[in-house]
Formats: sequence, C-alpha cells, structure tokens
Amino acid sequence: MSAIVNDLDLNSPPDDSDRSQGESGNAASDTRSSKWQELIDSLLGAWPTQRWAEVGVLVGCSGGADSVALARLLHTISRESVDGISRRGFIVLAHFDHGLRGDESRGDRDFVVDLAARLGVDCRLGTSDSPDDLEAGSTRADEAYLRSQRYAFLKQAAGQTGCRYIALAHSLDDNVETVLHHLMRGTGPAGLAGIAPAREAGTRPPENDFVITRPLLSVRRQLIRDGLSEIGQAWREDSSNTDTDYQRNWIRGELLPLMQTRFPEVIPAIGRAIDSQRQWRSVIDQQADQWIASHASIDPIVLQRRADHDPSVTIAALQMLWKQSGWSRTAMGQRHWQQLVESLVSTSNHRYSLPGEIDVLAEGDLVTVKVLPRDQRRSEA
Ligand SMILES: Nc1ncnc2c1ncn2[C@@H]1O[C@H](COP(=O)(O)OP(=O)(O)OP(=O)(O)O)[C@@H](O)[C@H]1O
Repeated sequence: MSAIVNDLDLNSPPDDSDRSQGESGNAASDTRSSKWQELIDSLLGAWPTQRWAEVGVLVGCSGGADSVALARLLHTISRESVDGISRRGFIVLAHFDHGLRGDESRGDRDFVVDLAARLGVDCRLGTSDSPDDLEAGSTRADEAYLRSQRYAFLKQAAGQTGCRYIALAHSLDDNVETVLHHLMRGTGPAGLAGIAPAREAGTRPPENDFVITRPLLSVRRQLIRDGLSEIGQAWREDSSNTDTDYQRNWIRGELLPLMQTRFPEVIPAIGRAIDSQRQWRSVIDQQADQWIASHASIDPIVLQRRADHDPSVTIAALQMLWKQSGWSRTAMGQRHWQQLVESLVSTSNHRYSLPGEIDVLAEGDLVTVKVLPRDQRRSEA
C-alpha cells in the first residue's frame, strides 16, 4: 500500500470542551504516525481511490471520533497523489443537528463547522426543528426516526453539493454490536450479514444516484482513537453513549466487555463470521434475482407456486420485492416470510394479511400480494 502522510497543520479545533478527547499537541507529530498510516492503508484497501478520485464525497460527520477520523483521512487522501493517480475529487462535511442535547448538540455542530473551516472544505448543516413530520406513535428520540431524518438530510446535501458518495464512519465494533443486537432481538440471514460496506442510497431515482459507503467498517474503534490521538486531532464525546438504557450502549458498554474477559478476540472473531455471512448472502442474493426474473411479476406482485422453492432463496427474493415496492419490513418477522414460503409451496387456496396491511391471496398456480385498499382495511372498516 502506498504511503501517505498527513500534511496538514491542524491542531485541535478551538472550543475543546471538557468532552473533547485527544491530544491537542503539535500536528507536526501526525506526519510520521504509524497508527494513522495504518488507518490510511485500511481505508485505501477497503475503498481504492480509483473509485472516488474524480467525484465528490459527502462525509456524515457527527463530531465523534469515527467520523472526525473519516473526514481527516479522506481529506488527506484527496489531496495526495497515490500510485500515480492525482485526485480531482473533493469532500464536503455534513452534520445533522437533532437538537436533543441542548448545548452539547450545538457544541457538536460548531465543532464540525470549525473542522470543515480548518480543512478548507464546504460544510452543510441540517436541523430537526419541526416535529410535524413525526409518524404516529413515534417520538422525537426514536432511533429509527432520527436515522431516517439524518439520512434524508444527507441525501439532500449530497444532491445539493454534487457528491456521488455519502461516506459514513461505522467501524468493526459498530458492526459486531449491530449483529449481536439483531441476534438477541431475533433475525434472519440478512440480519446476520450486518451493516453493508456499500449500497445505493435508495431504490428509486434520484436516491439511487448516490452510494452510501462505509470505508472504516473493518477497522477497530480503538485504532481510530489511537490514530486521532497520534495526529493531535480532538473529537467530541456523546454523553448519551454511556446511557445503558439504550440497547446498543448496553451491548457496547457491558455485554462485549464481559465477553472479552473470556474471549479477548471476540470482536474480530464475530467480524469474520459476519464477513462469511455477507459472502454467503451475496450468493443467495444473486439466486434471488434469478428467482424474481423467472417466478415473479411486479405491481401487483404475482408469484408462481411450485413445490420445490428453496426457502432461503425465496425469502431473500421476497425481501427484495418488499424493498422494491417501498413496503416496510420492520414488522415482518421470520415467521411471516416463512408463512409466505408455505403458501408458495402448497396447493391449497387461502387468504391472509401480513403486517403493513398487505393482502396475500393464494389461488390456483399463483400467489398475489398487494397492499389492501383503504376501505378494506380491518382497522378502518
Ligand atoms: N448527527 C450526524 N450528522 C452527520 N452524520 C452523522 C450524524 N450522526 C451519525 N452520523 C454518521 O453516521 C455514522 C454512524 O453513526 P451512528 O452509529 O450513531 O448511527 P446509527 O444510528 O447506528 O446509524 P446507522 O443506521 O447508519 O447504523 C457516523 O459514523 C457518522 O458518519
């Protein structure tokens, strides 16, 4: 891997509040940093520069260690010439202020604005000031709601700044925590494949013009912090990360440290299992594409019944069809997918509903799946 050194004279941004971590020493120390170089090499290995040399990359930056490191790494790489390729791409920082933590949230926002100014790159800000778009039953602090707001902003900012990529700073530790969470909550093969290293930002235009990429997904969280400390770059610490009422924080702060007392290498070990599952999953996905081409038509979804449908491939295909139709899969458990497979392999005629007011009619050689019209919904009858 080609060596790149960090050439910026960036000391810690000012307003290093108590919660900002890292050294604020002389940035000259970053020029020979081994941890930092390890991070650059990992990033280039996961996301070879040829893929993004010519385009804009929007970095989702919370102000936390992972995304501050990602911003600094991409900025360094984007200014250098590696393997004879000189880049003409650019980076933009984007920060979404959920406004849930008062002064602390404002501090995070100011920190990111200041970092962008020091790097000399554009910075886009989003705020959550209108609770009007809350879905019934959800609260402003719902993780799913916060995420959907943040992603909508990131896609909009990418469009406005001409960026093709949206880079997020999930680490290996994030991936392992996510899969453990899925496992304990109940999940199928897709949930065990963890966070996708890259995916289109949506299924339809204009969202499918953007690619969400996570180039630090194989990197340990501790290495990121060590690298930042080495180059004297501060970051913000989110005080809510220690609140173990949140399931993810409990997994991070209590469960994994306990597991590590017996199995010190548990995180890389689970990481390898996730990688194999992802590879297996991509084979199944290819077969699911073929399954859809030969057994399904869309709008409405009409599926051909056969006794020999393979359950793994069929469920993967059904999940793809759900996604393409823009239907929520949140309330669809493994037993619901299984129920659909049973309808496809059986010969009996029957009808039932699935979560999301989805109507399933199995009749003759076909199974038809569609959203129930409003006037036929039980809850509104
Ligand atoms: N407020 C924010 N503004 C901009 N980007 C953010 C913000 N919060 C998080 N991100 C980006 O998303 C990445 C993942 O953050 P986090 O783990 O908190 O999110 P998550 O809720 O688990 O999201 P995901 O659905 O992507 O897993 C961060 O490393 C960063 O790149």
